[in-house]
Amino acid sequence: MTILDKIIEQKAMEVSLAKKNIPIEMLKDTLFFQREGLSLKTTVKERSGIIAEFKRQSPSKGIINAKAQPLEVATAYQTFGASGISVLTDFHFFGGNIQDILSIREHIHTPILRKDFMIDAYQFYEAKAIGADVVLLIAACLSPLQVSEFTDLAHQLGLEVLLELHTEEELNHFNSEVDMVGINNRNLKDFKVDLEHSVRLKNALPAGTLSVAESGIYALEDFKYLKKTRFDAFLMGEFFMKNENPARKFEQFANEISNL
Ligand SMILES: O=C(O)c1ccccc1NCC(=O)[C@H](O)[C@H](O)COP(=O)(O)O
Repeated sequence: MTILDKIIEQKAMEVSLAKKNIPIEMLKDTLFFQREGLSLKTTVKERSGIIAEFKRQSPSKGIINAKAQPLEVATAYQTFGASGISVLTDFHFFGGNIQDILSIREHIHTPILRKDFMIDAYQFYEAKAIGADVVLLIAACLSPLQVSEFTDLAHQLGLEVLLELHTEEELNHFNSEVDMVGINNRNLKDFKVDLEHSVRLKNALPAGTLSVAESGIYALEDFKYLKKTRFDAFLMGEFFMKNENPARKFEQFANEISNL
């Protein structure tokens, strides 16, 4: 069983419990009061292109930063030009929580990506109800039909969709309705990270697709290299979060790239 299989098994249990605690009809009743979604598609073009992540721990690295506070970090990400703020809401493997989004949403006017393992329609209503603007669909956990159906549902709810691919075979999960395609440099089965991976697969995407290089961007040189290969956006977590002060680290990095 791979780590991804374990994550999905755990997630299925959590979703079925969440449905009992807060029935979907109750979630739907709150949607009327939610703000209109913010567009990551727009902000990746207007700002740095960085989708900066709040990430406490991960299966590949263990604890990354147990002390950081979501609001302090998200505020710095926003102030210094992040195009989007990714928040891991998975508890079991990443130490996140939907509370992390609830605690920032009133203060943040930058698109918020709910980073989780989306396998059930219930999670899309939940994402909207907690104030997310974008959801991640991971091809490795879904069929092409599920990607298409979940994309429709997300759009009906005013959420944008970032589809994550890792292999060439997963290109059959692409459909022109998704808003952006992320290529994960990290193999979710064995955790190997290789930036060349995203560069190779990007060339196979249809022209005009908004592309996001994901994971393993650990240095200014990595960022410059991926920017040169014309990625529109860059999903970065550990590089900021492993610092004792992720807010300050992001500010420094934003200054460095502003001179490029
Ligand atoms: O990060 C992991 O170890 C991981 C393991 C299994 C599934 C997903 C995983 N990460 C989720 C992510 O997509 C990353 O947090 C994101 O791309 C940022 O990556 P990084 O900059 O390398 O922290």
